[in-house]
Amino acid sequence: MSVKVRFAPSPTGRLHVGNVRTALLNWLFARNSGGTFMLRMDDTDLQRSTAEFADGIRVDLNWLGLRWDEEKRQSDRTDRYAAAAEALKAQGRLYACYETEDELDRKRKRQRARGMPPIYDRAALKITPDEHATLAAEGRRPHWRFRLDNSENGSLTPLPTIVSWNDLIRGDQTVDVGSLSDPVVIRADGSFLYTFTSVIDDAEFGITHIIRGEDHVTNTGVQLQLFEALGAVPPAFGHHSLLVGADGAALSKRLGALSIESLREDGIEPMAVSSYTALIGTSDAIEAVADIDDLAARFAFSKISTAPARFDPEELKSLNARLLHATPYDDVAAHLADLGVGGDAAFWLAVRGNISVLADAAIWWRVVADRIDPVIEDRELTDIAAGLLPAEPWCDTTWDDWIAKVKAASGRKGRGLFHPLRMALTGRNDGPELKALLPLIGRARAEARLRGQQA
Ligand SMILES: Nc1ncnc2c1ncn2[C@@H]1O[C@H](COP(=O)(O)OP(=O)(O)OP(=O)(O)O)[C@@H](O)[C@H]1O
Repeated sequence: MSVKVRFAPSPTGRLHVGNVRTALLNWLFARNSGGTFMLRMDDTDLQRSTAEFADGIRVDLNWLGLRWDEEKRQSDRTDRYAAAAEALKAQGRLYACYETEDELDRKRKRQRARGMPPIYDRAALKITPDEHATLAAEGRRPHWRFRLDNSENGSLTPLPTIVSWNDLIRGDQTVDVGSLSDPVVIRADGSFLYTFTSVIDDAEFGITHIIRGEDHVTNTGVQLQLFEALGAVPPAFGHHSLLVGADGAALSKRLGALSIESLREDGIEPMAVSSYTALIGTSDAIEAVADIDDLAARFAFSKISTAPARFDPEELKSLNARLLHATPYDDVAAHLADLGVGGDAAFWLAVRGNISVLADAAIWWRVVADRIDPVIEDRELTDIAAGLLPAEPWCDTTWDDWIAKVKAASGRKGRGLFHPLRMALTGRNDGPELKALLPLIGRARAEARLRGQQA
């Protein structure tokens, strides 16, 4: 059976690094096993879902190079959910309830006061057909709960009932569905809830592996019972730990966590985001990987840790810099042109080790190709250096020959030699090797700068 996975975000905000970790683990696993990757927009929450956020999710996944083989939208599938609901109603697994939020709140408070767990008491199962008819005649609209299989011989009292599965990441897992309320799966306004729609989709789309955050572990206990009630074979499950922020709280769209959009605007490269989110929280070291297939080749469930992984923006920035330092010219040529950088491969090789984001290359392009204000710290030295500049064309030995002559003529050495030359030639305290910059600056401009002229 070939692998089919899905990434199922709710289009209620922009993707953050935590969401991307989930998307990527699914994508890498599919890639690694020759499987299919589905994008599923979980847009049943009509109040919070928007087409703009769905577009934003597609833009972010595309930017990361995570193409999907199929896309589905839950809002297109209400007929399927309604049909599944009818089948479960016929089996007595969905039942109508009429309590208001306030009533449910009061019930829970009473249970807590008596030292009991706040589990729904299934009072609605005691409503007689006549009472149902009266409620319907009054125009009361029910919400519907899924009756968990956790009691014996028709009794309404839940008993400890262990649902278990062998998690691809966490190993043997158990959820006691005897300690849970029967979940509401259809709201009074007729809209369907995630626990329910997700199972119907996973069953009908033939999802073979569900890889998602551990925020869904308890859901899995309930969902395994839903698969069974629907007569579907459940997929395998793998729950990874959540990415947490500096405060230790899980990143979430609701909390406006660091978005992929903002990282892109800050100049972080897609492969830096992918390397970071694929390798964080695994037994592999976090390193800059340039090719996504290389990340796919490294994927293994056994490497994914169960401990929460802390997102560190500084580590991502440093990974981004390391990625750029090793990037060949051909991979950035088009982007450099977009940034107005006219430099060729020699320029790129000269500056790439000194940039943190690609846009920094434009700073060095201005230094070699535009006017700057030179800073003269040691006029005697820079005048000597200007006078000794050899005629062009320059070759590989020009720099060493020139420096040897300047050193001998000026008596300067070390920092006393190089720092004033750097300040005059670039106007900056530090930067790429002067040896590589000088030929890019060219003789005329170098001489003018060494003489303190704006050039
Ligand atoms: N902090 C996180 N770390 C890793 N995965 C996460 C994190 N938060 C959510 N996910 C995963 O992202 C997927 C999409 O989830 P969802 O769209 O509900 O995101 P969310 O950030 O939790 O949003 P919301 O705050 O709107 O609930 C799920 O599989 C979920 O497990």
